[in-house]
Formats: sequence, structure tokens, C-alpha cells
Amino acid sequence: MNDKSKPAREAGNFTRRDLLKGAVASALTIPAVSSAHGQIEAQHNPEDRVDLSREHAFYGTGGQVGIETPPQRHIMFMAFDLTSQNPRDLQVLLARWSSAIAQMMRGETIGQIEPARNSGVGGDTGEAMDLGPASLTVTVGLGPRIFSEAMGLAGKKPPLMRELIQLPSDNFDPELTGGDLSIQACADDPQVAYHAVRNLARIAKATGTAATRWSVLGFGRASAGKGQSTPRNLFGFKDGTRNITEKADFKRHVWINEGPAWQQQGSYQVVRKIRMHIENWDVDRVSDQNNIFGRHKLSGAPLSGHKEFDQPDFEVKDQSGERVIPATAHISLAAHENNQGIRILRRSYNYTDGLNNLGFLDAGLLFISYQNDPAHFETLQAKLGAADALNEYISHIGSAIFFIPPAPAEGSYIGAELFT
Ligand SMILES: C=CC1=C(C)c2cc3[nH]c(cc4nc(cc5[nH]c(cc1n2)c(C)c5CCC(=O)O)C(CCC(=O)O)=C4C)c(C)c3C=C
Ligand SMILES: [Fe+2]
Repeated sequence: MNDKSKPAREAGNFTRRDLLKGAVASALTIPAVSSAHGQIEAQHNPEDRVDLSREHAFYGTGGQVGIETPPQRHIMFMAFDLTSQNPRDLQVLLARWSSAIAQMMRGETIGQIEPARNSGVGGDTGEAMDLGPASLTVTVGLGPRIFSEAMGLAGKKPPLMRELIQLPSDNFDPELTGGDLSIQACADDPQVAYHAVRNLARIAKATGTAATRWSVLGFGRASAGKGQSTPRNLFGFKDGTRNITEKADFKRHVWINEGPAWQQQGSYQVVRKIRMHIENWDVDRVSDQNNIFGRHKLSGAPLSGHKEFDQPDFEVKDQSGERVIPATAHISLAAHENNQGIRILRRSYNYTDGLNNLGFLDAGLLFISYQNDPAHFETLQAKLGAADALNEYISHIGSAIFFIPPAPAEGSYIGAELFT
């Protein structure tokens, strides 16, 4: 991981950034509560603190940032289409994106905001000025069509890279699918994430290499990373309790461990835009909601246990011989114990698009997973799509897959080895 935390400023010398930091940190002091359905632990883990002066390093030797990095509060995801079939244009774009990303992750501007010349156009759009690095990470992905004969890059295709198979749940809006390049910008300030994507889109357009395809702005991380309390999704349930957090598990399930050296420490990114039918959910009995996930809403404890991190027991039955965690519960179908040990990293965010044309809340989950084999996502989603009790309340409306090359070494750029 490429994390590095900048030390906070000396006492007595406060900047706007320090004040922001203090305000957010004190707002995060949430008392412990307890309930009949399991104990709720205090939400006070080290990685829950927002420190807008914190920065992550873009260059490194392992995987790209934004994967193992504990999820920040906000995301802007964007997929792009190539508008040039010339591999040199792609090479230049990846090099220009890489140096711009490194600067923005340090909280710097990528050009003049107000050029001296009267006729000058700004090199940076300016809206992130003075907001700090805000833990910005930008993760760049390459879509299946990058590795085509037309691009002259078919020989560089990572062995498992391909389009996702069709799955039972697919109900896509064609405008929310696919893409040749992906940008996942995450930050603790939404304007910092937005600024990063906006300026990278500007570079893509200015070089005539790529055009915007689809995008999602998300909030309220719906996955926990190491050292973070488990957040809640828009159905009000803790999401990410049994996510991957340990280095050994990243190595085993997330990072690619085979193939040419430059593919190792890469990963496959699956993105699904999943609409959640909020109004229907909100009139459902909570006991039914608990059975749908297989967990208690308040505590996050499995229905077979008492505390959030109790291991679910999928075999235990109640007095009438029924499984305590129903076989159609989301966790019964997705758990690694019931899927030949398959595990994926979930790094999802809630999203809202306001209201739909019927006046219903248009919102859901921007589901993002990382795994070292796209088939791992497909195996889980094939089961979920066929039998998950949650399906009554969700629709998969968008989908894409990208190969995530490893982090570039200092002085290099993302995907440089594609062009050697
Ligand atoms: C194919 C992968 C998955 C999709 C798509 C998915 C959608 C989805 N999930 C929730 C909410 C929860 N998911 C939870 C657990 C969980 N989900 C998946 C996979 C997908 N989810 C896995 C692998 C797991 C872990 C299962 C386990 O090992 O027990 C939970 C429970 C808490 C947790 O462990 O995270 C919730 C809640 C929603 C709302 C959703 C689509 C909108
Ligand atoms: Fe899930």
C-alpha cells in the first residue's frame, strides 16, 4: 500500500484546514449504545477520523492506491471511451494523467488557475484550491477493448481480461455500461474528488484521446477498510462487516500473482450501478429485512449470533427446524464458506440521482469490487442473481470491468509496460 500520512501542524498555529479537521473529528465522537439484538460498539476507530491534510502517495511498488486504502467518504467514478485508435495517443494520455494525478493527490493544482496572459485558458479549473489533499486517491483502469488488435495491444492482454458474462440479474441501461478507461477518484471532500475527475476528463478531451461515457457521484462509503467502523448502506444495514482487510487476504484474493512482472499486483475492477427501490424497502417489516440480509439491522450481528463480528452459522436451526439464517439470505449466498472459499474486496459507495420521473427516490449502491479473477465476481453474482431475497428490492442497471495495472514507479506512469 502506498499510504503516507503527513503529520498535523504544530499546536497554536491553526490553518483553515486544521479547523476543518477539528470540526469533523469532534462530530465523529459517537457514543456506544446497546440493544436487545446485540451490542453496538463505539464508532471510534482510528481510520474513521477525517483529516483533510492527509495525503496518499501515487507512485509505489505494489498495487495502485484506492484499493487497499481505507475507503474515503466520497467517490466520483467515470468511464471513458477512446476516441483515437492510435496506441501512442493512449500512451501520452496515461502519462499525462499520471503526472496530473500525482500532483492532485498532493493537494497541488495542475496548472495556472488565472494565467497572466489575457487570452490564457486556465490549466487547472481551480475549485479544489485550498481544500487540501483530503486523502484523494485516483485509480485508473483499462477496459477490455484496450487490448484489441485494432489498438495493436492484443498481445498485452492480461490472461483473465474479458467482458463479464451475462448474469441473471442484468437489467442494464446501455448508457451505464462498459468503457475503455475508468477513473475512480475517492476523497474525504467531494469537491476534491470531483475536481480530479473533471480535470482528467479535460486532459482526455484536449488530447483528443478519450471522451466521457458514464459517471456516478457517490457518498457515505458503504464498505469498511482496515481500522474503520462499518458504515451503513441506504437500506440502513451495516455493509462491509466481512470485507477483506488483512494483507494476506489482499495477496490471496485481490492482487494478481501471476503473469508478466508488470501485471503482478494488478487487479480486476468490477463496477455495478445497483438501483435500490427505497420506498418499497421502507414499508417492509424489519424482521423481513433482517431475513433478507441474514443480519440484524441495528447491530449488524448475524441472525445466528449476538455481535457484529460473530461468525455466521449457516447450519443452525430454530425450534421449528427452519434455518436461522435463511438459505436465500444475501450472506448465505455470498459467504466464502458457501462458495469454495471465494472472496472479493468490496469498495462500494451509496449514490443518489435525485428523483425518477415518477417522483420516487432514485438511489442505490455503486458497487465496486476488486478480485484477481473476474470469474470470482461472476460466481457470486450468478448465485445472488438467481436466488437472493434482496432481488425484490434492487436492479442492476450499470456494469463494467477494467484491468487495474499496478502502481507506477516514481518517474514512470500507469500502464507504461504496455508500450514497450
Ligand atoms: C456479487 C457480489 C455482491 C453484490 C453485487 C452485492 C450487492 C449488495 N450487497 C448489499 C449489502 C450487503 N452485502 C453484505 C455482504 C456481502 N455481499 C457480498 C457480495 C455482493 N453484494 C459479499 C461477498 C458479502 C459478504 C458475505 C459474508 O461473507 O458474510 C452485507 C452484510 C454485511 C457484510 O458482511 O458486508 C450487506 C448489508 C447491497 C445493499 C447490495 C446491492 C444493492
Ligand atoms: Fe452484498
